[in-house]
Parts: sequence; structure tokens; C-alpha cells
Amino acid sequence: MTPHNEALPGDYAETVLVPGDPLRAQWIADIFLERARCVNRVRGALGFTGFYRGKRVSVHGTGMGRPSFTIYVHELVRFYGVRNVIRTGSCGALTLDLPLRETFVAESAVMDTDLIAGGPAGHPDKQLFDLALDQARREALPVHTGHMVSSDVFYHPTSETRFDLPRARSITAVDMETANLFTLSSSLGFRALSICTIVDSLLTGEEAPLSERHELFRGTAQLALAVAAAL
Ligand SMILES: O=P(O)(O)O[C@H]1O[C@H](CO)[C@@H](O)[C@H]1O
Ligand SMILES: O=c1cc[nH]c(=O)[nH]1
Repeated sequence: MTPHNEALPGDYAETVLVPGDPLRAQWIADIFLERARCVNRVRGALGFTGFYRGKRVSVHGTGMGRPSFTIYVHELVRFYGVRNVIRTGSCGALTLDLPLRETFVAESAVMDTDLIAGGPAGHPDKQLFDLALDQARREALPVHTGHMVSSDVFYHPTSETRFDLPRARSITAVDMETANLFTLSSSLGFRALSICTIVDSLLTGEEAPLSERHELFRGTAQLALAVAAAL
């Protein structure tokens, strides 16, 4: 148990999918996992463990943004022995080449503070990234790959971090956690991958309606689970 998680040692599988929305975690467990069991309810950060294609897999909601994400991932890795963390998130498109509702696999991600300072980007685990592309082909799930920025703000006050700096580094998608995930994977020693559904376009202002809130993640969740099952 931790201050934020009532699960017992052994309650989480080696591989955990981490959506931001705890209700997305519940939806993934309900739709895709067999024999799913809720292992955490503290603060509504729902965590579930079940089986997908015979493989034990967990899914756990992390909330939005860096501080919340860091607490949950730190505890999953340090206190529950989790070895593979797959963000199963949503992101915004910074290019017209990324259509809404499709799946994006991050090949790198930089924090917005490092974008401003010219700092380095982090990367997913190479084996997990290659496995994701391989599984996408096998499952006939269309995916896009590209560079991401992870921002501490959702409502950007100026166009500098929203458009100008990302464009200068060929960044095509934005979320709030992937860069943090990649940094944590180096410091805590686990394998990381980030797969996101494109839910809005910062260029056109188009956004998927809330009525599609969970169904939007079918392809992204299927791909994340296929990777988990293949490990
Ligand atoms: O849908 P999730 O996985 O939470 O991801 C995105 O959605 C939230 C903002 O709406 C941020 O957490 C961002 O990273
Ligand atoms: O973090 C996010 C996610 C989707 N769309 C955005 O603009 N930001």
C-alpha cells in the first residue's frame, strides 16, 4: 500500500497500461480484460488487473499532467514491481496529417520547458516501440508515428509553445505526460511506450465529442494490449 494506492504487493501485472482518465481504465478493463479485478480506488485513480489473451495485464488511471502521473508511475514501479508502462492516452494534432480518432505512437517526446530551453527529448523503449509497429501491422490497426511535446498547460497563452517551437523541431502531436514517462523510465529503470488517440486538432479546432469519450480509444487500447500480450 502507498499513500495513493490500496493495492497489495503482487496486485499489479508486470505490464500496466496507464490512461489519464480513470474511467478509461475502467472501460478498458470492462471491454477487453477477462477476470478483471479492481485493485485500487483511492482518489478515484482506478486500477484493474485481469487477463488479455491469457497474459496478466493491469490498467491504471493516472489523472492529468506531470505531478499526478509521476506519483502513480513511481509507485507502480518502485512499490509494485511494474516493469513495462504503456501510456494509453489522448493527444492533440499539430499537423493536418494526423486525423482525429486515429492512433499515434510517440517516437520521442520533449517537455515544453526543454522545448523552450533547447533541451533533449526522451525516447520509448526501442523493443516496445518496434513491437507496437509490428503488432499494428499484424492486427491491421492503422498508426501514425512522430515526435511529441508534453506540456504542463492545456490552454497555451501564446502560440510560441503551441505552434512555433514544436514546428521548429518537427513535432506533430501534443499531450501532457509522454515526455515525463520517458524521463522516468530512465531514472526508475522500466520500459516505456506511449500510444495515444488523436482527439483534437490545435490547427483546425476540431475535437471529438465527449459522447465518444471511451469508444475513441478502442484501437489505441487494442494496440497497447497486443503489445502487453506479446511481451
Ligand atoms: O486523455 P489523457 O490520457 O488524460 O491525455 C490527455 O488528456 C488530458 C488533457 O485533456 C491530459 O492528461 C493529456 O495528456
Ligand atoms: O494534452 C493534450 C491532449 C489533447 N489535446 C491537447 O491540446 N492537449
